[in-house]
Amino acid sequence: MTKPKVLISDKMDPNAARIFEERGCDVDVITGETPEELKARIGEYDGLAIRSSTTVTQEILDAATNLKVIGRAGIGVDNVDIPYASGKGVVVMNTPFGNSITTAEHAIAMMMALARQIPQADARTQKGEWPKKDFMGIEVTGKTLGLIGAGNIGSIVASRALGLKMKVIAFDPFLTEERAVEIGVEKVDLDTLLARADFITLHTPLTDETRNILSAENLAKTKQGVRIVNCARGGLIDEAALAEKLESGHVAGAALDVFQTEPAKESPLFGLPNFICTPHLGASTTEAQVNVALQVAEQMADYLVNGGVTNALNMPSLSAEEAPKLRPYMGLAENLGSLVGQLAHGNLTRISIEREGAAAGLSGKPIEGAVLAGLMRQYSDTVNMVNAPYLAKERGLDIRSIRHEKEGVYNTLLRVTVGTEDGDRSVAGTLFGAEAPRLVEIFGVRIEAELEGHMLYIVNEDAPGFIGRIGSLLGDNGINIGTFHLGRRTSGGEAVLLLSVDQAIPADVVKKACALQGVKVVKPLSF
Ligand SMILES: NC(=O)C1=CN([C@@H]2O[C@H](COP(=O)(O)OP(=O)(O)OC[C@H]3O[C@@H](n4cnc5c(N)ncnc54)[C@H](O)[C@@H]3O)[C@@H](O)[C@H]2O)C=CC1
Ligand SMILES: O=C(O)CCC(=O)C(=O)O
Repeated sequence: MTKPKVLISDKMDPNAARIFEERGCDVDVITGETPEELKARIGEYDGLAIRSSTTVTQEILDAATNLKVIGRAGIGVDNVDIPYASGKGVVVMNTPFGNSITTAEHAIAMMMALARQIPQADARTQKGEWPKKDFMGIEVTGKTLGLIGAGNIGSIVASRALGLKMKVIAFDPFLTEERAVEIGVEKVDLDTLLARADFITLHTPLTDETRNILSAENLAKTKQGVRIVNCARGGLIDEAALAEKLESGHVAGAALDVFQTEPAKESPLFGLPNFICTPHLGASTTEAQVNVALQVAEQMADYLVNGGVTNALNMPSLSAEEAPKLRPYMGLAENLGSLVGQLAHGNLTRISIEREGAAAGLSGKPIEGAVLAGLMRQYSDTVNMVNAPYLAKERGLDIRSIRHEKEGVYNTLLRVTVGTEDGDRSVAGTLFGAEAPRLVEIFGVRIEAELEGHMLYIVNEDAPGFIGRIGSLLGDNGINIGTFHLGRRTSGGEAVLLLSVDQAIPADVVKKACALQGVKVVKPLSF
């Protein structure tokens, strides 16, 4: 058998290459190439091991004709087009915990450096100025730290900050009261955090919900004299707005490890006296780099040599026998989880996953994993079908799997119900034939739709003329409708419209749809 061939395309601890070789792979380490060079080379490899410098685009994936697995030695996978990789059958893995302590420590180091202006004082002292009068710092003891995102890294930051005798508050829609108590933080909403925090640190993935979470509007809601640290992802803060707030003195200091565009060669923040930064060094310690290098090489070699799957973001762990029967249900389950995750807002406290008819005869765990992965992918890019149930339980979500062997209207059905602050919300789907998944119910309304690509969910008053109005709005904005699905609670009552469209719907079009007569809810969805 020919040996699988792996390319390590980013700077990685040498242990990775050693492990690949020991586990029966050929390995090349070629770093710093341009996208064109990588595109020309990638066709010969079965595995690609990366950190954050390589961006795996559709173009690279199209050229990667032999590629079977991409391994990210780290957490964030926003540099990999995962949906496209999934379409190409390429497994994407990450190492969800190997660098979390290190990154949390970097955030704490940045916070302390801000409090005492250490980089600025160091630079001037080394110039021979001895500027003792210019640097009056603040204590962190007794100050309030506001965490935006309290997952792995956020909760480690919390524990370190509590050790520094800070009061810690956190905004995270997936943080339960119980988990908040467990990690010693007070759960608050975003506006409360902005108003109360003396320091804000960010620890979320970059998603549609978190992009620009510190926008100009939200920065204006922060406390006078706040200090801000971002060691998560660049797009979380509006950098121009932050620069204005630093110049006006409203924000007393900011420390960034990550930038909207990396490598950051210029920025409105550069040169401001109360700004400090590092070049995406959050994960750069010997310990973390050994951890992630060993882990990624072990996981990738295991997959390439033995077919074992660990920490995959786009593939469930399945036995060879069950796999063909379960596969169509997995896609349906993940989409139903994703649908409730995208539509049911607020704090989710419980979820039930019901299998009815033929589905009751299948193993519940992979289906549960797929539903939870779909649900939690809205909140975390480290989630996969293996770790989703664990993460959900850790965050206090009450999970129930229920089997009903008796068939209902459909000979096979999956139903997902979440408990929210506004009551239970339920969606259900079936398989047409053996393979074709369909949504058949959404929040009590019967509807029949394929969940695929970009979609638009609308709840409106059931009255004549609405379909024409929404059709014209999308048409006028150059948005092509693929499929159109209607359902309603009662004639003249509430109607649901689910459209598939050929592109993501821009925010201004969503706003105009909200303003149409009779509209109650508009939500763009993606699957
Ligand atoms: N600077 C660096 O070198 C590194 C940066 N990172 C970044 O740190 C991020 C966090 O990592 P982990 O804590 O391990 O991930 P995690 O998945 O354990 O935690 C992320 C948390 O963000 C929360 N969240 C999601 N959407 C939110 C929203 N709209 N508002 C508030 N909270 C929200 C989630 O519920 C979750 O608790 C990663 O996604 C990665 O982008 C990670 C490692 C190194
Ligand atoms: O590999 C690195 O240096 C960056 C790590 C990172 O950003 C991540 O793990 O999300």
